[in-house]
Amino acid sequence: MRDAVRGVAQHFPTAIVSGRCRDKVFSFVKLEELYYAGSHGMDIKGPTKVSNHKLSTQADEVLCQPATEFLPVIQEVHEKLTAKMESIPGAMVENNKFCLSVHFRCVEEAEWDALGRDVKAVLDDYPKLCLTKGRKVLEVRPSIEWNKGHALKFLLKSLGYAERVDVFPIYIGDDRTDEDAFKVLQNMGQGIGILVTKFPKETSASYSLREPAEVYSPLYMCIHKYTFI
Ligand SMILES: O=P(O)(O)OC[C@H]1O[C@H](O[C@H]2O[C@H](CO)[C@@H](O)[C@H](O)[C@H]2O)[C@H](O)[C@@H](O)[C@@H]1O
Repeated sequence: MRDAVRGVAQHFPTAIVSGRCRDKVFSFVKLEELYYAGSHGMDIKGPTKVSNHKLSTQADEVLCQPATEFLPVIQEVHEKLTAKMESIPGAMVENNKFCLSVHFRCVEEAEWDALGRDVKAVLDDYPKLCLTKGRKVLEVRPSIEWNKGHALKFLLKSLGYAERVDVFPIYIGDDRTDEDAFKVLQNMGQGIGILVTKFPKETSASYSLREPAEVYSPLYMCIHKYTFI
């Protein structure tokens, strides 16, 4: 998959948008020529390697961090949640820098309600944070108007593509939070969203694929169409 993404990035500006923290995503992907939007798009940085599509920024310059003021409070809540979750076997708190994930995939189902109540009890003292639910995970985020859709819009604008009708953005994702980005493309009436899902789901994406391995096809189509036109 890395080679395919590298191939796409040689021809088109390419970004990874994730709920995880940016550093962790980079440690998985290890491609310096990409844009990375971690923390559900609240931490965006451009390529660190010379690429055809790099914006004219200083090396290592962060492009967008709309939730910087929340860093101390997220840190504080991370400590409180980590302490609270110690009594629940299998619970895990992941620090995603501008947001936190409380994973309960490995927690006994009988404990899920209690875990939810404990997380909510901690958040009662932090009205500027909100709680969302993902796949066996509760996510704590700053209550700001910013999600993966905003990150996508930010990237398109920064690249000078916002008003262009000859640009065709493609966004691929498998998470509920990717719907915000699919909606952006749907509202723009431009480009396509591709949802990766084993089961039929309501979605704002235009297409779906059943599993991550199928993502190779659209990526190679991008590379080869570009090469052979
Ligand atoms: O935005 P994404 O890159 O799609 O990330 C969404 C969440 O991914 C991770 O959680 C997912 O994988 C876990 C196993 O590694 C699994 O237990 C969980 O159910 C999945 O949602 C990540 O740990 C979360 O922080 C991300 O929000």
